[in-house]
Amino acid sequence: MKAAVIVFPGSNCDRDLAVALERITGSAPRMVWHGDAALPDGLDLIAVPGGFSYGDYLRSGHGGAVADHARRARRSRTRRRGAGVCNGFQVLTEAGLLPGALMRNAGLKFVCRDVHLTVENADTAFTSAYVRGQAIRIPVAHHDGNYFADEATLNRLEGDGRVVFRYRDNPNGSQRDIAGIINETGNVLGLMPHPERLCEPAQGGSDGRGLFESLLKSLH
Ligand SMILES: NC(=O)CC[C@H](N)C(=O)O
Repeated sequence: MKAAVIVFPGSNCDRDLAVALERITGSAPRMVWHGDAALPDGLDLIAVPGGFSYGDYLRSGHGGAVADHARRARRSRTRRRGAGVCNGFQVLTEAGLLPGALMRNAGLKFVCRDVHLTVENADTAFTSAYVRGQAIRIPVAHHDGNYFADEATLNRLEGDGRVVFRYRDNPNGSQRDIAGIINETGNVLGLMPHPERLCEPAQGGSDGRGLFESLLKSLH
């Protein structure tokens, strides 16, 4: 798999994402500084890591969303896949690649702990290694993870099977317990929890592996 991880000033999960991608898919991703002239050709995946792009000033993810590569990815009409984790999800919503917004956590506190999720749709490029209804444990670490969208958007997401992961123990007040969604064409995923942080026993669990295994499967 040919993947690129886009790095912004303030990204702090870029290396974790790269290590997970390399160990699970067998190929090291290209680390692409957001301002570099061009994205490599023939990418299968553009991954947007967690962190505090541009210090989370203005709104979380906004700085990353207006940076060069997000704009270029938005214009691109290729079938390549995009995945944003945590701040990456915030960047994708701010860039208009995914609907809704990530607001301040309902408890107004940074939440850093493992949460339990249900895999709501296992028929996507990002989840086929899981089973529908499967319970998985994945860590969260954010202060702006409270997913918000208007009722019509939420109903559309639910109706189209685009709510891919749902919290069993909602840590942030997200509407309808939404933890992860895909876009209309199913090639862009955003999720708040960090699957790259729980991919092997040394990290305390491996429930995050399925996401990377699914991506690899989706390319064959
Ligand atoms: N771990 C992260 O990506 C943090 C996300 C984001 N900057 C927040 O705190 O909401």
